[in-house]
Amino acid sequence: MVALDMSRPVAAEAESRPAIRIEGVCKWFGDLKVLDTVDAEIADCEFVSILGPSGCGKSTLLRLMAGLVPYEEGNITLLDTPVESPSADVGFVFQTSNLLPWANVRKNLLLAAELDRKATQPDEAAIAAMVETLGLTGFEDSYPHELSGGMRHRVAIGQALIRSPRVLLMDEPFGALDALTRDHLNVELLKIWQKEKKTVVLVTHSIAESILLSDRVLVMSERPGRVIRDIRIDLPRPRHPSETRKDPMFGEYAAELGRLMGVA
Ligand SMILES: Nc1ncnc2c1ncn2[C@@H]1O[C@H](COP(=O)(O)OP(=O)(O)OP(=O)(O)O)[C@@H](O)[C@H]1O
Repeated sequence: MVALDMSRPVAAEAESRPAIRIEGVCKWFGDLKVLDTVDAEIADCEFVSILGPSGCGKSTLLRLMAGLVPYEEGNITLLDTPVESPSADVGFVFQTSNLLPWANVRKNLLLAAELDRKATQPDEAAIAAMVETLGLTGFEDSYPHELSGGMRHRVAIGQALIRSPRVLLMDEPFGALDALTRDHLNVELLKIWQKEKKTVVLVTHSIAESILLSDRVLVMSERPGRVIRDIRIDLPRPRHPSETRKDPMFGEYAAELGRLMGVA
């Protein structure tokens, strides 16, 4: 039996300056209270997943961090600046990839960059480098309907990364994919994270995915959502699905998270 340090308090002090600080955030949609006094800190370059029951407010919390949705109470700061509107420092990856069907991979990446008028626009070399990072070399001229589901998701991640955001917020980006493709994209995502040194916050329903990818997993309660546990994942890196799942600690984390989620 491996002894896990599960006693970490919520919003424990991060090792370095937090990239994102969430303090006492409450959110209502009309009369529906969705978030209740959410506290969390996410350090620079940390990979944090958010797990919680369906409808507990995970996506809402992510949208709040991105400045896409206003909140009524509390404070969210991103790189020490209060979040009031969308910022060029944040890239957002949605549940479904919204690629432009009439544009090839290169053009989809370019157009995503152009949405941010303040940023330096990428040249051909920068686009080629991003295509390589995404593992899509040879598919620059392909249109979305010519790509697999996993490839489309990779382009969507590239659209978020091309503007060089400091923080990448991902809302269940791989939920609709089969298990093998998901494993593959998890590995690609870890490579990108290690290469690009971003802060990543991932909303997921998958306990295994959260353990495989994260430095920490924040577990939310039923709606109105609060962060009820903050679990540090002390598995060695680099991680790979088939190897990391064999680690006895992986099973320990999965059991603890399953218990918290009411599925074990
Ligand atoms: N724009 C909105 N207007 C009104 N209610 C909303 C809006 N967005 C979300 N909600 C409600 O807020 C609650 C939380 O939704 P949210 O999508 O954040 O949950 P979630 O934890 O991400 O859910 P799931 O895991 O099922 O994706 C739900 O009850 C949802 O109906």
